[in-house]
Amino acid sequence: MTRPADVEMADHLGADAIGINFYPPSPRAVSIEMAAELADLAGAFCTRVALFVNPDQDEVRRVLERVSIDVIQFHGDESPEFCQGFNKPWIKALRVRDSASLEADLERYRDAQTLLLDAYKPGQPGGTGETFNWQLIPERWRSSIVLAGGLGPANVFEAVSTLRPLGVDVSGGIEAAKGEKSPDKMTEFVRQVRLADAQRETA
Ligand SMILES: O=C(O)c1ccccc1N[C@@H]1O[C@H](COP(=O)(O)O)[C@@H](O)[C@H]1O
Repeated sequence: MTRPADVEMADHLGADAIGINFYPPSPRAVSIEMAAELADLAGAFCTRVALFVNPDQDEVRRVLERVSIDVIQFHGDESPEFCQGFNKPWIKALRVRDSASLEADLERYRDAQTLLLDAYKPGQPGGTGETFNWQLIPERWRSSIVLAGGLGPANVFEAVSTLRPLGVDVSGGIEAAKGEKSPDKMTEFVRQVRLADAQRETA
């Protein structure tokens, strides 16, 4: 999220979480002042996630001092020990290349509160807008991961119906322009997730 109106919309739609991006090269990165404003707008039941890519410790601490953050999402090559060092719940994003490296990463980061699986694209740590082969996700992990990577209103129903993940994370797929969410796409995304969930409950 980069704009107050987008946070209000996400909250209104019942999103479980909003992401605030602290990776400067991203078109979605925000200043610390804007981050504080966005975090304060999220409702009581909306988790505020701070996204970093290979930050140094001071950078993370500066953000945590000034912005109301509930969970940290590490989207780079941070070690489990580094992720553990902030006295906050953390999500580790794993970029899926193949079964062997995914299995190794799932084991390596098993102390994360949540693991998020995203597409692998060389040179781009995330926000690629690309999907990956969901069949690579081991069955036993499917219900406990957050699925990301190229999700949008057109494929999230299939993703939720097929994998039954703990959650889904979307960035580019609900944008009108880089960094600006589309209210219509957000609404349709949430509707599709709810449809898939309703189907699960009646199955
Ligand atoms: O969104 C970004 O610009 C970004 C930059 C660097 C790391 C992660 C980033 N976003 C996260 O990437 C995934 C997938 O995004 P998309 O839906 O494929 O656009 C998601 O977790 C974003 O929060």
